[in-house]
Amino acid sequence: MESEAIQDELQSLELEINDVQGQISALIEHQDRLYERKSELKTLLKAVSASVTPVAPSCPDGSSAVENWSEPFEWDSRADDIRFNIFGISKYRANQREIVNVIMAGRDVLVIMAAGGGKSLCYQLPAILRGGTTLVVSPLLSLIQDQVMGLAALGISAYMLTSTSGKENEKFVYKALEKGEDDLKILYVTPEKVSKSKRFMSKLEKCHNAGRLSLISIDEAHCCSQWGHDFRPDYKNLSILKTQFPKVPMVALTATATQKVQNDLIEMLHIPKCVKFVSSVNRPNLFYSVREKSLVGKAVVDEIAEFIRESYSNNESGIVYCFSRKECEQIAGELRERGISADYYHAEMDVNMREKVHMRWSKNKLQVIVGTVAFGMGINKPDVRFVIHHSLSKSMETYYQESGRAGRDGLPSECVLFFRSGDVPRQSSMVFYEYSGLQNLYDIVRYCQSKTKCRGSAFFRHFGEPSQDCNGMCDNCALSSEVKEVDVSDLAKLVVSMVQEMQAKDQRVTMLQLGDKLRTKHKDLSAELKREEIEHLVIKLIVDSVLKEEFQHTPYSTNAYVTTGPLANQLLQGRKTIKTETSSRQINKKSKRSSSFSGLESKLDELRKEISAAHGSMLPHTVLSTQQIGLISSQKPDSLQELESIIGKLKTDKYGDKILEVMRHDTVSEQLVEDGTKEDTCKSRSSKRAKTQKNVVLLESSEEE
Ligand SMILES: Nc1ncnc2c1ncn2[C@@H]1O[C@H](COP(=O)(O)OP(=O)(O)OP(=O)(O)O)[C@@H](O)[C@H]1O
Ligand SMILES: [Mg+2]
Repeated sequence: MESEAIQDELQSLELEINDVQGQISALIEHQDRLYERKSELKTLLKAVSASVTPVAPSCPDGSSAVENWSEPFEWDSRADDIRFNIFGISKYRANQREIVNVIMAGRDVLVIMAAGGGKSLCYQLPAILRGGTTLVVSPLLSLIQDQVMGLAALGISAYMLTSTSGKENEKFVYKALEKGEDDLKILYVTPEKVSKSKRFMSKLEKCHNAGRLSLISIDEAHCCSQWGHDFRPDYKNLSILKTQFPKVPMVALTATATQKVQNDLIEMLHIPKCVKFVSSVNRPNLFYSVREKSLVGKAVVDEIAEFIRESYSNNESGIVYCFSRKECEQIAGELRERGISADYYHAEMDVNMREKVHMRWSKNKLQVIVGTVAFGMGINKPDVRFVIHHSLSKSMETYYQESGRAGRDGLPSECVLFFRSGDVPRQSSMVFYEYSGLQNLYDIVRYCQSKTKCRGSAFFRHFGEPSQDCNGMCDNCALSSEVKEVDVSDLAKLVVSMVQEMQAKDQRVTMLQLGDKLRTKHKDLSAELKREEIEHLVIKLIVDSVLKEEFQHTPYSTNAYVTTGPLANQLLQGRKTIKTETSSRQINKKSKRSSSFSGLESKLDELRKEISAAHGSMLPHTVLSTQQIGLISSQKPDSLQELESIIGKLKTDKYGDKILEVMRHDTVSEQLVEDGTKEDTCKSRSSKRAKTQKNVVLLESSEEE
């Protein structure tokens, strides 16, 4: 054999080996994903069969008992009284009553409940019911402040020990813990207090020894696990609480926890025998949609401003999430130029400034916060009506959390994501070094690119839950449109060949350059294909492993380049087809998915703002929740007694007179309007009559003539 022929064969073998290796790694990746899904499904199956067959745990005397936490308990009527007359909550939501019962029975509990599901009530109610002091560990100062303020407004003796609480406060709390003389129902601390302050732990021990430590609650418990998204090293040391106080019931609560995080939590907190309550991740009041994001920045802001003006003209609160600090500032400014009351929030701002913006928004004096992901865990506002993502999140999990800040009060709210393929490389160059970072990003890209799959089912799948119908609460299910699948394999081959050619010449290419080169080389295409269509295809090829992203650091940034992926040859050899979806969907810009205030509701909203302003630190929703406003205005109570049956005793005692005054005023003005209308109608009738008579007269006179 001649050397040239040998070289040729060698080269083609080399290529074939590369191809096979590519396929092997793609298959291995696929296999990993299948294994992961298999383990999720197995866990799911266990959970499903466990919920069908009641667990029979061992009792201390060795007998076994079926746990039914929904049955009547001796504390039921006292619990109902506190729920309604102190918290003003007319009925329990799913799992709340059962969780209260488990805690009252002295057992440990792990609660996984979606954002806004009502986790706080699950430990605050037993805290009052059990007597003694409840310790709550919470990760953020702002969360703690909100909770303490809210409880104080309900007349519950709640305190906090944090780096900012003053000496006097600390003295009071320590004395209350040690001597039990003063009333201290709920004490909030940050995890640092538990892990770093020996003084605090010794006082807590005294409280416990005197039999006054009644419950320990770990809020945002996912922070304990390094697999949880907000991992906090100090949370790791919380295991000391169960070791020191083994008989005190512990409740750990979080909004989202995968199976891995759940197991980790149980182990880290030393609560192996805990009763677990896992609620669905479903948020039935949230409407999810994805909109195509224009290449022109101003057009995107126009669309956002129009959306807010059209659907939320009553100053309803919202959040716009942006990718970068600079973008936040710019978009907040541009929204203001368009008449929207907006301000920005990001990590590089001065703490006081940030706090001020947050406070204005919490008090409904600012409609929209334009924030980076730094505007996160501390948000406790229940009446956020819309969350808009100006760029995509880095994973389904973060998107679920960020968008989930909408509608925590259970009322209809909207989550809109503006997607364009050009945003993907910006995110990928930030997440590529994280564990499964790219895989997680590509999952949310698939979510955005799909024009047919239910958005809700994407969340169920991600969190390993059986699928449920979203009841028309996403664009793909609700908005009728004609979606066509188009085979774009030929165009994809052109793209991949071009990448291959450049690679052969040792040239790197970004997605943007690739689009430009393709349009220059194939002039015939450039007339037909827009830049965003090519970008859409390139991203699809990346997500499908036909192309691949590679990263290179410069002193100022990390650049994402496009190279061939493991399935490139399959496509080039015609063993793989690529299809994209096109849709003729028209966004119904005027569609309104959340209710807005009626006349009376607006007046009650004004009233709660006035009371909140007069009390300084109290937030409007603590005075009256939006739900309570809705109930009052639909049931129109006209006595304190009737009002009490709607919002409970405490709020009626505090604000009842003012509420009834607003109601009376409203009835009077309604009456006036009605009378006015009647009068108008009469007037117009009589003037019509006069006109008619005039005509008649004229006619008559003409007849007479
Ligand atoms: N049973 C109920 N009926 C009506 N409203 C309720 C009920 N339980 C709680 N809420 C209200 O729902 C809102 C959210 O409750 P909460 O703050 O406890 O949610 P969460 O589960 O802790 O959410 P997150 O994960 O975001 O912290 C609050 O305004 C609360 O008053
Ligand atoms: Mg909470």
